[in-house]
Amino acid sequence: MEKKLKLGIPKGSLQKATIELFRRSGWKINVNGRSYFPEINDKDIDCAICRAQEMSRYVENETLDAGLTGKDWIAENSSDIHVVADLVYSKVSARPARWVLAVPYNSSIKTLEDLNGKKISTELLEFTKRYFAERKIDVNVEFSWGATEAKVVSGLADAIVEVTETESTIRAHGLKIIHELMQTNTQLIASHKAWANPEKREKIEQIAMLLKGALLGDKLVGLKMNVPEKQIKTIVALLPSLNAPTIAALYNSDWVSVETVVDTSIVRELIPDLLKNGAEGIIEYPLNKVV
Ligand SMILES: Nc1ncnc2c1ncn2[C@@H]1O[C@H](COP(=O)(O)OP(=O)(O)OP(=O)(O)O)[C@@H](O)[C@H]1O
Ligand SMILES: O=P(O)(O)OC[C@H]1O[C@H](OP(=O)(O)OP(=O)(O)O)[C@H](O)[C@@H]1O
Ligand SMILES: [Mg+2]
Repeated sequence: MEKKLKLGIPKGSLQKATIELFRRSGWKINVNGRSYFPEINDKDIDCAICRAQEMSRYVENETLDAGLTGKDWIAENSSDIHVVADLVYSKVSARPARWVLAVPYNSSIKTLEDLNGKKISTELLEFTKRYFAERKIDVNVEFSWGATEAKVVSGLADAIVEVTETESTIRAHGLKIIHELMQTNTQLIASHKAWANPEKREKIEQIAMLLKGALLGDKLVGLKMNVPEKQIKTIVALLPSLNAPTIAALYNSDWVSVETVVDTSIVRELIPDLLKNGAEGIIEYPLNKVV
């Protein structure tokens, strides 16, 4: 490539999961010491670590060509960027996170309308202001630098708008969720200029394809088994019909080998059913990528 792709890696909650996803996709990102410019084993990419909150602004103003950040912060900044791919992973899971409105368990606030004249504390200031203004609810939205759950416990605010993934922080503070404002997930974004540059776009598309492949590889497993020929119809009917399974003859035998890819979540129900219906020698194996 004539010019390297300037790629932003999010600092904070998404950093570890992002570097791990790149590793599984075939790129090693080496964060050494306090440097915000980690090494990457790709001569066409220059990496920079940048706060998730600020990423979309740096991509919009072309300081970075592309970057990974949450949909939430792109909305907060109202950034004019190109969304290349939704990559659904959070800090500890492969699920989206949610921005929710939470109040103390015994609060009299039950609906959004009950917030008229009340005070909300949040890090997602502009989005929250817009959200309530659109619904014509008159609230006082105050910026929080973090540890937001504590503010409603200590009476500094009547409610909070906060991000949650596992709900453990909300629960730990004796709060309850009364409304969900938005679901958010990580996105790969690019500046319009980088996206219009064929070389850069090709590199960004390569990154998107492999990151998506690695995420999908996490959700799926390979299954292989031997099946008596007379049972093959029953066994195939049990397999989810995402992809047609591969059926291969076994040498000198009236058994066949069946191979397929299935969702990890159904395996524990599926394997006993396959055994009951005559399958033998079932092996399950992980998949690095599914492209
Ligand atoms: N469990 C989670 N907790 C917080 N943010 C999460 C979580 N999972 C995913 N995210 C996403 O990570 C981004 C927030 O990361 P960011 O670095 O801006 O803040 P942070 O991790 O809260 O930083 P800090 O540790 O300084 O509070 C958002 O896009 C958010 O949606
Ligand atoms: O639903 P959970 O899985 O508990 O995760 C959500 C919590 O994690 C984040 O806090 P962070 O560690 O960023 O601290 P902060 O409040 O100081 O930003 C977020 O602000 C919530 O407090
Ligand atoms: Mg935080």
